[in-house]
Amino acid sequence: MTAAVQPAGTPGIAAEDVRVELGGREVVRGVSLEVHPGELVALVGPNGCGKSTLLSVLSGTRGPKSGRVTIDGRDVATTPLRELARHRSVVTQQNRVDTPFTVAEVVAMGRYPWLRTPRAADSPAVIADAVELCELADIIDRPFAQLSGGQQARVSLARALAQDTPVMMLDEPTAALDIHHQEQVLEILRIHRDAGNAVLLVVHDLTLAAAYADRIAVMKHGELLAIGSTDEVMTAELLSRTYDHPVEVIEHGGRRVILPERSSR
Ligand SMILES: Nc1ncnc2c1ncn2[C@@H]1O[C@H](COP(=O)(O)OP(=O)(O)OP(=O)(O)O)[C@@H](O)[C@H]1O
Repeated sequence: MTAAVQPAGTPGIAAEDVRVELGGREVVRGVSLEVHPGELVALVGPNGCGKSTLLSVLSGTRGPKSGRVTIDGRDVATTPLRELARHRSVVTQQNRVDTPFTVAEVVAMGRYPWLRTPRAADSPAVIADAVELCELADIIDRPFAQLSGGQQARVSLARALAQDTPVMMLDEPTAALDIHHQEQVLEILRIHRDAGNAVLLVVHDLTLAAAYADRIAVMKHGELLAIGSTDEVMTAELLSRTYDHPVEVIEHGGRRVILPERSSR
């Protein structure tokens, strides 16, 4: 087995024993994890296991019942929101709701945390890079609300890239995307990772996670069951136990492909 490399230094994201209670029920139960600069971590697990809730706490959107979260060394509980927004960007499913703005305006919103700072001067170049990476030139003047779900997802990613933060968190950024755009988004995240940023994404497609993530965190019933490299975590035994469904893991062209077992009818 190959152990995932653990870079030294201040983690991009660090969670210590995070617990979250919703509706009188503990839905995140003592999760500790770190995502380091230059690392892409995929968070996987069954529906309702607490992935989005955990992400909302890591991003500072929601406070935990107990535990501590730091972003780039800053405690999210005490860091003002605008400063936090200079250290982490977030792509949630809610980024895709109706807004009266055009694509260009939505992408430019990523620059708000940098207004009236020296880095405001970088905005045109940073926005241009994000638009090019996400292939938005053809739709740049269209109203955001009139785009398809897949197009909106790419615009939301471009907005987060324009924010130009060392930490990025994404909740199912590939959910509405076709195969080409799924690969495109993961390729963009890989480039972002290679530039030294910490990336955490929630994803349901286990084969996609295995192909792109440096490490994979597996949640079930609010707990972190495992965190490690693809070799360590993407095993038939662990995944079958996690999803309460028999899963087959096969090697294909040097990659790991995860398939649910099906009855042959
Ligand atoms: N506002 C809320 N009040 C009470 N319970 C909630 C609330 N929001 C979420 N939950 C519950 O918390 C648990 C975790 O939900 P969460 O959305 O974090 O799961 P998830 O792993 O992201 O699921 P999915 O893969 O379906 O998106 C679920 O049981 C859900 O029903």
